[in-house]
Amino acid sequence: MDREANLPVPAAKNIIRPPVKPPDTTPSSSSSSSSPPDFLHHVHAAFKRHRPLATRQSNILRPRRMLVPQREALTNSGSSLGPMVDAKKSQDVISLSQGHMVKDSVGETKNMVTVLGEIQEDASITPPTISGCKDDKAIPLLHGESQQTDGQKKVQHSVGSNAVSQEMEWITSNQMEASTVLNHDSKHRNFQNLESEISLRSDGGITSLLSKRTTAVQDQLHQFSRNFLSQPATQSSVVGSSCATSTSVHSTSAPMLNLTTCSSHLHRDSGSHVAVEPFGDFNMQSQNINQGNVVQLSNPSPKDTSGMLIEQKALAGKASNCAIDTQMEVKEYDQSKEQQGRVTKESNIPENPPLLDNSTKGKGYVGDVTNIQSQAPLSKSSSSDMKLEPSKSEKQERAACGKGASAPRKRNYDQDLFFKVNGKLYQRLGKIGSGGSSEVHKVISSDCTIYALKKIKLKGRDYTTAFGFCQEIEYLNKLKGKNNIIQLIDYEVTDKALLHEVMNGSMSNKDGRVKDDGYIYMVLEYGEIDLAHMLSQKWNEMDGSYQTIDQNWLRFYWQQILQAVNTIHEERIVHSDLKPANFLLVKGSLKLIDFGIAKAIMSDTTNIQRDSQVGTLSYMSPEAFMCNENDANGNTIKCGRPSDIWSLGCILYQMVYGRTPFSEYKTFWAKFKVITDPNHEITYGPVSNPWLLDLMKKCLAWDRNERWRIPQLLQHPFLVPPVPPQLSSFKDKNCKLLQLIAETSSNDHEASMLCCQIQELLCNPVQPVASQLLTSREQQCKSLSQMSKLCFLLQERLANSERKIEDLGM
Ligand SMILES: Nc1ncnc2c1ncn2[C@@H]1O[C@H](COP(=O)(O)OP(=O)(O)OP(=O)(O)O)[C@@H](O)[C@H]1O
Repeated sequence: MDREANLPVPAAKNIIRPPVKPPDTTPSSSSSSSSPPDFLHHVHAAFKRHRPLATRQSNILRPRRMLVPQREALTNSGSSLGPMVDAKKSQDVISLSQGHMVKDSVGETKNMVTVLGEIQEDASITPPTISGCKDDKAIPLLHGESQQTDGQKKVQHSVGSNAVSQEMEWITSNQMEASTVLNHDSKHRNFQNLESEISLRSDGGITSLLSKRTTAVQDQLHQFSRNFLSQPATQSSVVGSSCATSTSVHSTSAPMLNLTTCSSHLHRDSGSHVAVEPFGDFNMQSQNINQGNVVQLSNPSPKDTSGMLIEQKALAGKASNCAIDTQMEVKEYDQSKEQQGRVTKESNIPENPPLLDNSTKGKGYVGDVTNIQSQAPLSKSSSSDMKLEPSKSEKQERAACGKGASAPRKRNYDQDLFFKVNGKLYQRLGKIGSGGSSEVHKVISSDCTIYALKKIKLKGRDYTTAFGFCQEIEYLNKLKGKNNIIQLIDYEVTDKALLHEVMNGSMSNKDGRVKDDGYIYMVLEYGEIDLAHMLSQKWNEMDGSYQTIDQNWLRFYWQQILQAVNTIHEERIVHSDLKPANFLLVKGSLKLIDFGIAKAIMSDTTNIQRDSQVGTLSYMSPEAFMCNENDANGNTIKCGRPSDIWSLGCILYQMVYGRTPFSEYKTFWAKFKVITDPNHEITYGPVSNPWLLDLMKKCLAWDRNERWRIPQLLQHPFLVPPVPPQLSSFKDKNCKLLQLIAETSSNDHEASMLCCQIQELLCNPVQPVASQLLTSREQQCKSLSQMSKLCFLLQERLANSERKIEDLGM
C-alpha cells in the first residue's frame, strides 16, 4: 500500500454478480469454444475486492445458489459472472456451484473449467430430490424464496419428498453465501472450478417451526445430510494435459457453528447460521445438468443418499447468545464407508455442542475445517470419478492436527486457492491490498464468513522487524472485545521460536535475520471500506460544487475515530501510524487497524522512545520526525500519545479540506522542513463553524504539550456545543433589557438599530465577528469594545432624545 496515498483512487462501484440463469435455458454439452482465460478473467473480476464508493460492502452472505451449465459458463462467461451488476447490494458476491458434482469426462473437459450450477437470484435452492423424484423438477429440498434485502429475510424452504413436503421457515440473515472460485494455475495449465457453500441463516424464529417438522422429514433431512457429507460439498475439476486434479470443498464444517465459534464469531448478531449443504448425491447425470437448471440425481432414492450421519438440531433456545439454531458436526472420516458409498463421517450433535477452545483451535480441529482434498495427478479414467478419497498423508495430517503436533505441514490443498491457519482453511476471494510489509486477502472460512487474512513474510527480515510484526498480534489480542478495534480471529506464526520470544518479551537474536521461510498469518474481521475511500467518495460527491463537508457526517465519524484511538491510549498503546486508510468501516462503525508499528507505553512516563522514525509522512508529527533527537533543552524527543493526536489533526484537516495540511510540500525533505519548523503556520481555509477551526488547531499545535488529549477532544464544543444554563439566563436578562429599551424608543430608528446590534452581540457573539473566534483574548477585547461602543452610542442617543424632549418643554 502506498503510504503516501492520501486519497485513493475510487473503486469501481459495480458489483459483479453471477447472472440469473433462466430456468428454461438449455445448456449444451460440456464442450465449449470459449477460451478459459476469458472465463477466468470474468471470474476473477467477480472476486475482486470491491471497495465500493457508492455502496457499502458487506461481509454478509446471502443465500444464493447457482448451477451453471458448463458451456454457458464458458461461452457466456460475461453474463455468467461478469455483468451482474448490482449497485444497491454491495455484499461480496460469490457465485456458487453448490456442491454439485458432475462426472466429467476428462477427455471432454481437458483444460476446461467445469462450472456447474444454476444461479438463482432469488436464492431458491433446488437440490436433488431425496426420493422418488421422477421428473426434472426435482422437488426442492430446501427452497428459499427470497428477494434479498439488507436486513433479514424470511425464506421458505420446503423439505420435499414424494411423501412429505414440509415447509420450514428460515429466517435468512443478511448473509449470502456461495462462491465459485476459479483459479488458473499456469504451471499445470489447469483450471479449477471451485464450489462454495450455501448458507442460510436462521434465527430464533426457526425453532418453533423446526419443531413442527415430522419425524419423516427429519429422516429425510438426515439422509440428505448424510449423503452430502459422504461427498465433498463441492468438487472442482482440474484437468490438464498432464494431470487432472480434483479439488473438493467439504463443507462439512460449514454448519460447525457451535457456541464457542459463535461467541467468538464476529457476526453473531446476524443470526444463526444454518448451512444448507449441497446436494446429497453428486452422481448426477451430466445430461441433466445440460438440459436444464434443475439438478437431478441419477439415483435419487433414499438408499443412495444414506451415508454420513449428520444431525441437525435446533439450538436456538439454548444458544441464546449466538442464536444458532442448527448445528452440524462432522466427526471422523471413515474411508471404508465411503467406498461403500456410505457415510464416511459421522456427525453428531451433542446436546451441548463441543466448544472450540483455544487449544482445540490451535490444534486444527479437523471437523471444523473445510476439507479440501486434491488428487493430482489423476489418470483420465480416474478423473472421471470425482469422488474423493482421503489419502494416507491426509489422514496422517489430520492425526497430526488432532494431536497438535508440530510436524511439518503436509499440504493437501491448493495454496493458490486456500490459506491454512491453525489447520483451518480459508478460501481466497481476492487480494485486498498490500501494505508496506504484508499482503491482505479477502477470504471465506468454512463457516461462510468473510474475513481479511493478513500474510506477512518473515524470511529475510531482521529480527527486530519480525518482532514488531508479532507484536501486532500481541496488541490485537490485548484489544480483543474492544468494538472499535478490528478483531483478530485467529493467527499463526510459523516461526514458533520468534512468537515465543515476543510473547515472553525477550529477543535474543536481535541482529540476525529470519532465515527460515516463515510467515505470520492473521485472520481479521473484514472491513468493508476504509476512511480514505470514504473521504474520496465524499469529495467526489461534492465535486465541482462549493459545498463544504457535512458537519454531522464529520461529527459522526470524528467521534468514532476519537473513541477508537482513546481505546488504545487507555491501553497504553500508541498507534503511530494513524491515517484514514487505517480506519475501516465494519457494519457502519469505524474500527482501527494496523498495529504493525504501534508501541506500548512501558513506564509511567507518557512518552515512548522509538528505534526508528515511523509513520506515514503526511500524518507524522514533528516529534516523530525528530524522534530520539535532543530538543532545545537537551531532552530527548519522544513520541507518545500527543504524536497520535497530531495525526488525528491531520485526518480531521483532510476531512474538512480534502487534503492533508502539508500536502503542498511534495518531497520528504520539504515536508520534514516545514513540519519540524515550530514557526511554520498551518494555513486553514474558512470554515462555517469556528469551533471546527479551533478543534483542528487544538490537535495540530506544534508544541506537543499544548495538544489536547482525547478525553478533552471528546468534549470539545465542536462535538458538544456548550450552552451553559447560567449564560443563557444571563443572556435572556440582558436581551430583555435591550428589548425594553428598544420598545420605549420605537420611534427612534437609530436607537432601535443599536439595541438590535447589542442584542446580537450578546446572544450570538460568533456571527457578527465574521467567523472569527472569540477564544483569543485579543478577539474577546475587540468584541467587548465593540459592545461598549454600541452601548455608548445607544446611551448617547437616548440622552439626546431626552434633551430634545426637555427642550421642547415636554
Ligand atoms: N481487516 C481488514 N479488512 C479489510 N481490509 C483490510 C483489513 N486489514 C487490512 N486491510 C487492507 O489491507 C491493506 C494493507 O493492510 P495493512 O495496513 O494492515 O498492512 P500494512 O503492511 O501494515 O500496511 P501499511 O503499513 O502500509 O499501512 C490496506 O489497504 C487495508 O485497508
